[in-house]
Amino acid sequence: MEISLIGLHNAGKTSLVNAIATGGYSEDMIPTVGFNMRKVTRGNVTIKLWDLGGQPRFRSMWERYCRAVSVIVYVVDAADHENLPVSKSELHDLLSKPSLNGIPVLVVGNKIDKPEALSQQDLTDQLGLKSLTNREVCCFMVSCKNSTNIDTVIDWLVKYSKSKN
Ligand SMILES: Nc1nc2c(ncn2[C@@H]2O[C@H](COP(=O)(O)OP(=O)(O)OP(=O)(O)O)[C@@H](O)[C@H]2O)c(=O)[nH]1
Ligand SMILES: [Mg+2]
Repeated sequence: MEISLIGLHNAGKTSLVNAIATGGYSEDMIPTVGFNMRKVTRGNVTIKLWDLGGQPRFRSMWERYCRAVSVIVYVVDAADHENLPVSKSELHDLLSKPSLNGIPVLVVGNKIDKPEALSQQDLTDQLGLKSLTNREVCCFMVSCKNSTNIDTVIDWLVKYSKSKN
């Protein structure tokens, strides 16, 4: 199975890949230039993760890297209230592309270790997730820093991958 990780810069996409792949975490991360690919194996399931750059100049390539994937993972910094409207519009823009019709979306609200992080309900409301119809949309709240709920994300991906075989 292949998945793509999308979301604004600084959301924690590369941190999530590291958390999934090795459980490691670092404060000083280098912004992703273009994309990176990493493979993770759990039991008999191998997941290919496309980790995309989130800076504005890389966003035009998101669609291309989402077309052939089984799941789009959209990562949001749940503590960055200021950038939520941009995150919302980038998400809705991306999902409006006909080439991505029907591809399930797993929204991951990251950085819940921060006291100002939104609740799952507030994030769901602020991203307008209820208005995304004709596809499966799931939302999890995690902290890559503390490894909170990373297992839940992995379990969901593995289960989803198995259900497709
Ligand atoms: N407090 C906190 N900080 C986090 C968490 N996850 C990531 N960060 C920090 O957020 C910053 C950005 O993380 P990255 O994983 O590089 O973000 P990215 O989405 O890959 O960014 P681009 O590659 O530029 O798109 C880093 O300083 C991380 O240490 C978290 O769960 N909690
Ligand atoms: Mg990155």
